[in-house]
Amino acid sequence: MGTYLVRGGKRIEGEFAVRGSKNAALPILAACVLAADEVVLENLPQIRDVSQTLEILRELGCSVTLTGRTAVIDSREMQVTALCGETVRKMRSSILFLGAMLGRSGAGRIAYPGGCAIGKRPIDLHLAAFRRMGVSIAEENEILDCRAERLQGCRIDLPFPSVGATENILLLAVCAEGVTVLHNAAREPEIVALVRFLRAMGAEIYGEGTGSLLIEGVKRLHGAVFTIPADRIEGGTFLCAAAMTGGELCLKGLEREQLGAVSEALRMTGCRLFWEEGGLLWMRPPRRLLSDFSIITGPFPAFPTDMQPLLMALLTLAKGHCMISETVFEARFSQAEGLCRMGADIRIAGRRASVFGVERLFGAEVFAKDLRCGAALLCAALAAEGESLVHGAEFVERGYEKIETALSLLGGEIRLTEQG
Ligand SMILES: CC(=O)N[C@H]1[C@@H](OP(=O)(O)OP(=O)(O)OC[C@H]2O[C@@H](n3ccc(=O)[nH]c3=O)[C@H](O)[C@@H]2O)O[C@H](CO)[C@@H](O)[C@@H]1O
Ligand SMILES: C=C(OP(=O)(O)O)C(=O)O
Repeated sequence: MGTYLVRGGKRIEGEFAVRGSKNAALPILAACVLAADEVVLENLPQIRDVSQTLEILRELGCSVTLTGRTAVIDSREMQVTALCGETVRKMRSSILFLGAMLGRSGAGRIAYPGGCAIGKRPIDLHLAAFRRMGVSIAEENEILDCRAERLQGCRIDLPFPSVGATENILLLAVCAEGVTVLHNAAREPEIVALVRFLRAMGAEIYGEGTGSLLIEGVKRLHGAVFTIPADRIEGGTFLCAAAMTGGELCLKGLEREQLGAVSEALRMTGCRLFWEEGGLLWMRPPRRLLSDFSIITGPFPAFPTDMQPLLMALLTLAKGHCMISETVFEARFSQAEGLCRMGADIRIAGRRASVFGVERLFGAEVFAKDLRCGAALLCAALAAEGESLVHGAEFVERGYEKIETALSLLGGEIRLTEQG
């Protein structure tokens, strides 16, 4: 088990070029299965979830050549339409290969997806939409066996704007006969990225970034060259680390709209944010962070659930009280235990957490239980007095590229060890 050794008290400051987005890269990699020629993806983040997704593509028989951050993916020789091994069970986004396999060949067998333990995370919305589009689904021993004689475009109303269901529907609808109209679609920037990629491959899609998507099925999708956009959650994580340690940070690569609710929350804590031409964001924290507001997570453009653990870490040091309501996942406060071990005052009642700011945190031995929990504990450890051990680096590595190196370059004292 990998463990981060952190000596707190150093400012995180300087310039940071945000890497490619995990949640944009993963659906785009699944979509490569639909291309009739080679796809070139640039700016892929070097993270565990991307390596595992490339592994899935290889399992399917695609040719994958990775050089640094650029992957060349050729699915012309792909024959397999079954994914029942361990790799798919490790990641939530593996379920997107079901839509991709069905879109490509009208058949797909897949094990239930895994991913961070932050709630039940069913896939009922994905499957209900597939059925409406003509897919028959059988299930045995936790394996889904799906088939479609004919994929038919239709009207779909999602009861909740699920990111994954919207992506899966897109992957199927671009290959279906006729028009699909999706209401209450997710509006996240990662959906916009997927739509832009599919369009670069020849798909006909309208309305990305709004709650209604119109998709006209096409006969063939060709290859494309595409650059993965910057990761708004990685950017937000580094802003929190800097704000908590009193450092000024300049982020490169994000767009203002991607960070909307996160910038607002940081402003409420007293941080000053300035955008410059060319996607530069400057952040200057106050002497003492402030609280006394409430945050409710929700689908974009509301405050992103993936940033909630990070904001909670930041608020432990803010003067005042903040109520955080987590409306997206049922069990996403796992970071609170470790933060409290460091001296934070957090009280949880169901899906609400009250954070009462303290003057300082103290180094402690803590455990990352999931990806963002791990990142939140690292931020707290960087701001704490003394030394911390943060166990569970493998969770953090799912979604952050060499975070210890990036934070060290910005002034943090942090290294990764193998001690358990
Ligand atoms: C790889 C990826 O992009 N992951 C992101 C994606 O996850 P993911 O696509 O899993 O998130 P969803 O938007 O689908 O899930 C949101 C909520 O809807 C529920 N739900 C979802 C589908 C379904 O069929 N039935 C159902 O009940 C989930 O249990 C959850 O409570 O969006 C989440 C919400 O922004 C982010 O936290 C994840 O980082
Ligand atoms: C929950 C997350 O990821 P996943 O959906 O891949 O588990 C996340 O990125 O915070």
